[in-house]
Amino acid sequence: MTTQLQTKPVTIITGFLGAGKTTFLNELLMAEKKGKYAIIENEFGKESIDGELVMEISDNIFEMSSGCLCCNLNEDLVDLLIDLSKKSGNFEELIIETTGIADPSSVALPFLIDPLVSRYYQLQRVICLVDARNIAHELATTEEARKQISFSDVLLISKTDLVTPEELATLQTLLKDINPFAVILSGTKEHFPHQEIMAYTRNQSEHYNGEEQTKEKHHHSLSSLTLTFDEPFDIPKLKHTLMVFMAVQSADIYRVKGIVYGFGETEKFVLQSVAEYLAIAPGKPWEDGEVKRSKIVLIGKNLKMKGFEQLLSHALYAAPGEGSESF
Ligand SMILES: Nc1nc2c(ncn2[C@@H]2O[C@H](COP(=O)(O)OP(=O)(O)OP(=O)(O)O)[C@@H](O)[C@H]2O)c(=O)[nH]1
Repeated sequence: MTTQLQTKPVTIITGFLGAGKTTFLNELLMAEKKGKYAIIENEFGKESIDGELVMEISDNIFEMSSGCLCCNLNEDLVDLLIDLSKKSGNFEELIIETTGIADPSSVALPFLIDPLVSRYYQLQRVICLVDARNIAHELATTEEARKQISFSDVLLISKTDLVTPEELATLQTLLKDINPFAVILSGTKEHFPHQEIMAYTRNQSEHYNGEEQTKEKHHHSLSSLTLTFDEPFDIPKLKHTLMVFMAVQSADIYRVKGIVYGFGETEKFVLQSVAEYLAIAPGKPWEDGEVKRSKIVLIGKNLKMKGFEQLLSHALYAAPGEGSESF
């Protein structure tokens, strides 16, 4: 008899320097039963006393210093994940807290492309802590904060005690424009909505905050394009089109996410990009009477709406004999 290997759910916590990542994590650990989570913390700039890259600071809590998980420590992260999988009976879920300047897509990548890692783990959610008081300045002056917001599934606005309700509402609109697929929640260190956050799973979610129309939004050099299509896509063709595109232009794309209506399919397809990697997987079935429509959001630099509309239109389903092009 073969035993089915259970993958461990993984949560990545990101957010700019000082946004409240550790505070959120500590609150979560206090609210949950001891031993539920294994934790990997990446502290940038903190020297490890004995030069070790990975230190187990207490049971199942690991600290990786002397670098950043999204760059030079990425291979060490994979080694640690494999080591941890051997102790998989000791914990139920894994949480990774990144540094404040990390690109979370690089931290997420091993979970999606490394066959050994994805055998043991499944990336469930990426949470971004957003500092209510400082984020406007960080967005204006850094690239990292935007990448973190663009890539995350849940945006948790922290430090709401330090802003007015009007400032909070303005920030919520700004975040919705940057990443319309993210769930936006808010709280303070005393009241973070832990349960709601930890119940969210990125591959099942169809949450969409933006407008229904094809739209283009700009925030400095970053733009977010929302494209909607009523006609069904040819799923293999869409995958191919986007994969070729990502291979060429992934440096300017922070995130692609979509709910796709595929020709002849009874399920919605969920589209996710991570760095230059792209996944399209079936999600929940279309409900009876639900309007079948695709929504694809692209977030990145120098994106041109017209170009994307044309590019994606080529992947719409065409009946045999229809829409064939001659070169
Ligand atoms: N007023 C207020 N302060 C908060 C809140 N959440 C966190 N803080 C404070 O913000 C500071 C930074 O919090 P951390 O949890 O260390 O932030 P971090 O994102 O882990 O920081 P780095 O790891 O350095 O990037 C600490 O002094 C916290 O007490 C909040 O909701 N309200």
